[in-house]
Amino acid sequence: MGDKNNNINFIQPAVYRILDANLDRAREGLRIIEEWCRFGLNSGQLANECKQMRQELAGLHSSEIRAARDTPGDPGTELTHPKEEQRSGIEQLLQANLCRVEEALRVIEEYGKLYSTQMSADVKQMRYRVYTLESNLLAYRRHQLLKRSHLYLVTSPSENLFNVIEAALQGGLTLLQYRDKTSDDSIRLSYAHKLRQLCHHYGALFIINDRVDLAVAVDADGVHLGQQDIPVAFARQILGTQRIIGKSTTNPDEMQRAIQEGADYIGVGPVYETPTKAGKAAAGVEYVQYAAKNSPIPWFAIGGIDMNNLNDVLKSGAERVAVVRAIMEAEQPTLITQYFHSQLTRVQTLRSIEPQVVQSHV
Ligand SMILES: Cc1ncc(COP(=O)(O)OP(=O)(O)O)c(N)n1
Ligand SMILES: Cc1ncsc1CCOP(=O)(O)O
Ligand SMILES: [Mg+2]
Repeated sequence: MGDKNNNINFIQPAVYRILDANLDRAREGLRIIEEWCRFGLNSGQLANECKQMRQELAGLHSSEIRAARDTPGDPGTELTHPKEEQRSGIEQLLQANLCRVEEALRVIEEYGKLYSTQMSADVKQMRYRVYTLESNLLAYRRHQLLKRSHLYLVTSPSENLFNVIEAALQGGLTLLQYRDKTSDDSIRLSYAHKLRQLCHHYGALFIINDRVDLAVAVDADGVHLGQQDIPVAFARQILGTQRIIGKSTTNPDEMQRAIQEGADYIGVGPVYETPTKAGKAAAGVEYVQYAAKNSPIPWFAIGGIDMNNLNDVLKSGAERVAVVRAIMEAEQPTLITQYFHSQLTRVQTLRSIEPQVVQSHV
């Protein structure tokens, strides 16, 4: 029973109805999120956290609160917003349900003060747990998507920047790095902002080259750092564990250091000399072979890779590649992206069947 004396005839039934509706709303929203954690992300830990909160809410949903339910007399059952009917993707669906849960908990917290101060305090704590769940969910999704990404497009300045990138995204690209060494920051900021939106619309990750500040400013999924950029540990302090940090490496020592520093992935190259990074010596396919044997984290062969030499890079043990010109300068970026994907999928399939004969069969 509630511990507050209110106008029993009028206020109490209304408060009970509000608590009833919002307890249901929060539990339903959590259930929707839980299903994705369980079946979409295969994360028992995240699914359990949702389940735990649902059960705690069920414990608060007392019979006197339930008894106040009056669905036929609720004018709100007919009210929907057109946006509730559309979800452009899983991202939006999860976001909408997280908001729904957070709002419902806030309502319970406030109206709960008129019913039970303990209930209100418990639900307040739960609201913070949902915020944590939200960031863990996002981080988990980012890292899963990184692991699933085998083609990485690094941009170069282009009059057709957005069209080319959209075409690549339509070809199935899931990882993009915005690399622009010459523009003013105002341009970089505005392009980065648009590119993040475009990538997220297609469910792809968006990484920024060199600049941790820009990554924070546009809420990018991460940053790519070179040997001359700030150390991974500093970037981590700013970006936290939720965001992805990549590091360029050209030799085994740099690779080991990047791994120790806590990079989420590494660039391995330049495999071949390339005008995109003029003057930088090639590390060669030997370094790709070394990475194939020694890198415990995702790594992308980069530098001079195109459709003609892709097979050699794959034969050297690569399963992930990063390219600039091969797609940025392609006449048909969608087709080239699809071609890269088909080859990368082919080697993954072969290696999953017979890992030990990897290099001779590609
Ligand atoms: C995936 C990937 N690998 C390597 C690089 C090169 O980074 P860096 O050495 O910092 O050189 P710039 O790209 O900044 O010129 C990269 N960008 N991406
Ligand atoms: C950014 C970078 N880092 C190492 S090689 C490289 C450029 C790769 O460009 P391309 O794919 O056009 O050779
Ligand atoms: Mg750099």
